[in-house]
Amino acid sequence: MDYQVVVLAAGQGRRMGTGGNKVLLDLAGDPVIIHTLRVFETDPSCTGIVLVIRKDEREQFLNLIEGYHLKKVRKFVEGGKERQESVRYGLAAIETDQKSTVLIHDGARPFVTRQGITRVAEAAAEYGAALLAVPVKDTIKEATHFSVKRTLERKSLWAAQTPQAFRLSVIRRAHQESVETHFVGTDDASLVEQMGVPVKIVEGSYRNIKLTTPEDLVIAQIFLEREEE
Ligand SMILES: Nc1ccn([C@@H]2O[C@H](COP(=O)(O)OP(=O)(O)OP(=O)(O)O)[C@@H](O)[C@H]2O)c(=O)n1
Ligand SMILES: C[C@](O)(CO)[C@H](O)COP(=O)(O)O
Repeated sequence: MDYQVVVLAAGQGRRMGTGGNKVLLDLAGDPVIIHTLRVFETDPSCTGIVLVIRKDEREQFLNLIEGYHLKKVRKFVEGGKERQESVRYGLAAIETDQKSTVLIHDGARPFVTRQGITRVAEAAAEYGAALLAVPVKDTIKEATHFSVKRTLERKSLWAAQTPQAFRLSVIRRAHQESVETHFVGTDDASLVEQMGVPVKIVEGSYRNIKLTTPEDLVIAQIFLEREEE
């Protein structure tokens, strides 16, 4: 199942607390974003990568992509203030037909696997919309002002990951409608859900973590050390 992918790398990395873009941090000798891009670069089903970056980091990313000889990074697109905007700008740069499959992936998730990518791409081709997710391990509470309002039934809860995969026409319409309705979601599947379009869950891996806070970098280092053993 061929696909194109929008890889998101235009964040500020505030929760990481290093004062810069966390996808440019070194991880076992290579920047986080290179670990992520390599998975798509080496996947024969990936026909092109749109990389969404910050304007002030364009030179840095251009040099990185050239230096690591990543040939599938076809376009560099300037991101927006929010993740959702960055996705919309990335989607606008996709030039395949409306029936094609497009994946949207956080550049801060370097441990995505080809198996997960293939499965979520196939699910999107069949159903129109799909995402990788893992069953929640903790009990989740809903609270306001630190007072518990309710405990959510854990057996029906999934932690959403990326890639999230869509028929291009579906996700483009979802983003267009979110602009018209001013709906802001924390992932792309939620925009499609807003349209009442069913979204399929594909069970992913707990290793597909999003590097968000400093602890995640420690975990990432351990993952890579174990791969070398
Ligand atoms: N305006 C934005 C915000 C986020 N992202 C990207 O979306 C992914 C997930 O976002 P997140 O983990 O929130 O990254 P940051 O926004 O950088 O982190 P923070 O919220 O801590 O600043 C990251 O790869 C990030 O680079 C993006 O392309 N454009
Ligand atoms: C898209 C996502 O990775 C799914 O879990 C997550 O919602 C991104 O959240 P962030 O705050 O933009 O990192």
